[in-house]
Amino acid sequence: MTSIFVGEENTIIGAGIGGTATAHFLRQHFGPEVRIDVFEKGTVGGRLATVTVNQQDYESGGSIIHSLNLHMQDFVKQLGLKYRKSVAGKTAVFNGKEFILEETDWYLLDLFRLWWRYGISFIRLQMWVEEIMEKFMRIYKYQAHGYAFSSVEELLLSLGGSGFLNMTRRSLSESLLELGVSQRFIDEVIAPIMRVNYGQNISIPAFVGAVSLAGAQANLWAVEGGNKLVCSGLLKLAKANLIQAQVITISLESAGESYQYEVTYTTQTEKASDLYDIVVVATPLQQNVNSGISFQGFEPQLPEIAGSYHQTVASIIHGYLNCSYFSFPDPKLFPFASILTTDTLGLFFNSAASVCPVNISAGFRRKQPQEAGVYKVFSPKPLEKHELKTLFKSYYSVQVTEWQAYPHYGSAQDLPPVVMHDNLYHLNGIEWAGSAMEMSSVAAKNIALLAYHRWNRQLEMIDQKDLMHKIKTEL
Ligand SMILES: Cc1cc2nc3c(=O)[nH]c(=O)nc-3n(C[C@H](O)[C@H](O)[C@H](O)COP(=O)(O)OP(=O)(O)OC[C@H]3O[C@@H](n4cnc5c(N)ncnc54)[C@H](O)[C@@H]3O)c2cc1C
Ligand SMILES: CC(C)=CCC/C(C)=C/CC/C(C)=C/CSC[C@H](N)C(=O)O
Repeated sequence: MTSIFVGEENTIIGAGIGGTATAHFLRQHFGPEVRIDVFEKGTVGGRLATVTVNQQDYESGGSIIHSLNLHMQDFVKQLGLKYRKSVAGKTAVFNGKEFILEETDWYLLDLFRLWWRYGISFIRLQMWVEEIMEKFMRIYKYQAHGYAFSSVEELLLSLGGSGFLNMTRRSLSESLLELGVSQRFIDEVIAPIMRVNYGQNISIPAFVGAVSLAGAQANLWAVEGGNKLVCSGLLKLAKANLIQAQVITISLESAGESYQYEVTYTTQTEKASDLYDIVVVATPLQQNVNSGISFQGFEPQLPEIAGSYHQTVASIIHGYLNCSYFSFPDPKLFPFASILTTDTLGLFFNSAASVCPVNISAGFRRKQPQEAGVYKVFSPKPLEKHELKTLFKSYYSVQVTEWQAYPHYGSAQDLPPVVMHDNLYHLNGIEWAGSAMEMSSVAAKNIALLAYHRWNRQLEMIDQKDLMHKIKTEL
């Protein structure tokens, strides 16, 4: 059979996990003949990146993956990469003066302490997250059956009904209080988790709150060698052309009844442009992220994308932790690998954790605080010298990455559109429901399916209702 797609040209702007996964899924759906160009102005991987300390690499951006993140799991398998399990380490919560919660070596003792301090809040929370994860997992079935959604709202509705959609509109604290979780538990456990994962507080929407809580469960992993290997691997697997250039304009070029998108870009040496049938923008378009892309020739003009991204600074520090600051004068007795913090006025860091390199050899062990180790500190602003001196007795190196990390979440925000124009799509709207590697991967698969069905006028595969039932009755 002759492919009807010969001559069709797709382009993706951004080679993070979202863009490279889109290239992979477009190739799966549109077949071997189409041309797929991926533009990247920085480095492949985007917010998946590493920094080198003492000849070892450490994740400075997206680092952990949930065991039920099936797209990420599938990429790793297809690319022949290896899993790297998190190395266990104890966590404590610091309120600026003292530790208010300390993990011990004894699981039963920890359970008892939780129950003593917070009643059954932690069981309620566990059940809530499990239920949300179970519903979220429906996406894999829908996508395996080829169904696509024209908006993030439609996708969420199909997974968890209006309950899911409402979770993007009301705050986490409100939802948890309604569930019967105590205010004390919210302040002392939930808030620290939101601070380490999204650098924000408990007024973030409940849906992203649940994603963040899933990211605090025990069953987490990463990619041996660095998570960004998935991005370079997917580009190769997709046989996509990587163009190292910054896209500056996307304009609509009409020719009679039909039209294409003209993408203009600058490389280090030249300015050039190319025409495409389908364009996927796989980078945030909010003003403070500075993609540098302008849209021209659209009538009416494309609406401005609202909102802004939240700055999180990741400092990778090689040095000696100042255990005295945490009231442990003898570092040999300091048992914690991760320090989370409560939402306390004036506290200058969100979290500090001893980190493992992306290549863990068989005999790897975490450094004890009396030895020089590598730590990751998340903070809202770059750490001042006196702040570094507070957290570390001394240090050899500090590497700072200032991320426009994830959406700055408010609770009454509309989710940005997926379809910007007939064959022009935007991937990163999904981050406003929740920002994680798997969320970008789910959005990538959805856009590949959506683009395919819209191109082929298979509208019955888009925004179908009652999919659980439909799938059960499909052969
Ligand atoms: C510090 C930090 C920690 C995180 N931790 C986790 C975690 O543990 N687990 C998890 O699941 N998620 C985590 N995340 C979130 C996760 O990293 C992101 O959700 C995900 O990587 C987003 O991928 P993306 O491809 O959608 O966007 P990006 O990775 O931002 O990719 C967009 C790409 O587009 C390129 N680009 C932009 N404009 C242009 C242009 N005009 N022309 C050409 N190229 C352009 C950019 O250079 C970039 O490479 C973390 C994020 C940060 C910042
Ligand atoms: C998408 C679903 C259902 C689950 C994803 C859960 C997950 C892995 C969430 C992580 C979210 C996130 C932005 C974490 C940032 S910090 C990560 C880590 N603590 C670090 O120190 O780097």
